[in-house]
Amino acid sequence: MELFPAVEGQRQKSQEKEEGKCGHLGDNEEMARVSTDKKQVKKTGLVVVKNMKIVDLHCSSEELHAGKIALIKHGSRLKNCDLYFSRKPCSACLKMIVNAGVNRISYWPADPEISLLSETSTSEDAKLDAKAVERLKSNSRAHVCVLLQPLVCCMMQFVEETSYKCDFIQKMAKTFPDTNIDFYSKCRQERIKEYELLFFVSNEELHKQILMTIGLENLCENPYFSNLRQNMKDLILLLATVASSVPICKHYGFYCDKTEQSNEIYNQSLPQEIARHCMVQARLLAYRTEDHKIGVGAVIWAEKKSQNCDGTGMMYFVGCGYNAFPVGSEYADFPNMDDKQKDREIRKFRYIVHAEQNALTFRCQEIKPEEKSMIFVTKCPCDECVPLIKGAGIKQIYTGDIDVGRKKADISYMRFGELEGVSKFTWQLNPAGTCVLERNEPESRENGVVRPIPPNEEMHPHKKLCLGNH
Ligand SMILES: Nc1ccn([C@@H]2O[C@H](COP(=O)(O)OP(=O)(O)OP(=O)(O)O)[C@@H](O)[C@H]2O)c(=O)n1
Repeated sequence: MELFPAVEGQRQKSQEKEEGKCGHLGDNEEMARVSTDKKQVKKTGLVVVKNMKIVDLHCSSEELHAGKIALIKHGSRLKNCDLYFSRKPCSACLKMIVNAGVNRISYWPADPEISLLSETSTSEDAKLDAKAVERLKSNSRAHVCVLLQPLVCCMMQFVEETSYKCDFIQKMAKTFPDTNIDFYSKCRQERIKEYELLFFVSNEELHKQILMTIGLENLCENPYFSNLRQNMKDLILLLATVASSVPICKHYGFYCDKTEQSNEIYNQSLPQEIARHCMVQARLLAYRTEDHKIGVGAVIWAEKKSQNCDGTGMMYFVGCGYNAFPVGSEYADFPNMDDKQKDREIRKFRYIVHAEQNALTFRCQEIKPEEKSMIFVTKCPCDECVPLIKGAGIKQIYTGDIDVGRKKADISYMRFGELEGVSKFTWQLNPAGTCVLERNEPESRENGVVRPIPPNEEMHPHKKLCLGNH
């Protein structure tokens, strides 16, 4: 998966394509993409995992591939790590990460980092690189593989239901009770198109050729080939579905409430697209929950004062977590009932560790007081977590506010509203109005670096919304 939306150009291209071709690019379209893509750096995302814990998220920059960035950042600490790439890494990356002693390298079986979907003049080099990768692979201790399994039964249905019912969609439905715009479905169609363009090779022959060249000839025969493509499509659909739970809508986003503070705080806020992207990461994590009823995910990022070598711009990953019982506990070790259960002893709340608490506990970077650190959490922080977030020195919270003010016996959401000293950006209608939002999305930016333009009085804060235009 691309980790940051530096793919804006590609998305625009996908949006420009005609409606009604959802999910399936024709051959001409694919060839057009191939030729327009020829000069672009292939964006690649990378997840670094150690002892089953995510320790970093990287993506390629203009100058460096994701694998090289990981090497620069972690050096020999990559030893025994598992690496998950959104494209098969090139030989230059592979030789270094193999040399660092990584344990396993998994990759997405479409176009590799040195693109094979390019013109003949460069494809000779791409083929040579693919051969070198195979040679490195066969001579290395690391296990290099495609990790792509069929989704478990009913997973898609579950993800669809929970995405559709999630707080962000519910909040929009409450805001616009009289409209029959289905934000979720509209956004989902757009995300499917976008992700198929990014992650899929729609032309079967081209895909087969790529698989042959990158050493996956075993997967070129049916039924393996059709199974592989189906698994890829299912996963793309799943990702698009989760992403649609935080829809891209011009008039909706993560904003601070108090208008008197908004100029100052607004200047500090992330561009909406980046905030949404981080929230989708948190939404994905929520599916790992051990709570039978509700999954919550949290991701912490921070911003350095200067540019990173990473494609994430100034932002770097600090930690992530989801709600679960204490590490090492077995199924049914702890009670898991909710507050509807009369007997308080068998309620889950005293045992389950919250998403924010796990993100803070298992973070892999310190939270530095001089840097802007931010937490993205899919459910409003409860009274137990609010002081922890503040105490840890986190400067910004991005979340939903559907639970704010809820008071239950064993979990309450009263303190978030009163929290001071931490900027709160909740999922809501842009309080400043349409014009501001249009300016809030800069035309070009490099991952989190360019600031949105702050609102000012000259704009028309009460301009009527144009709901169809999102
Ligand atoms: N910021 C938060 C808020 C809650 N949780 C987790 O969310 C679950 C509790 O959710 P809540 O909706 O408050 O309680 P339920 O009883 O599950 O649901 P409800 O009362 O809404 O029916 C717990 O696992 C808790 O750890 C969390 O991880 N982080």
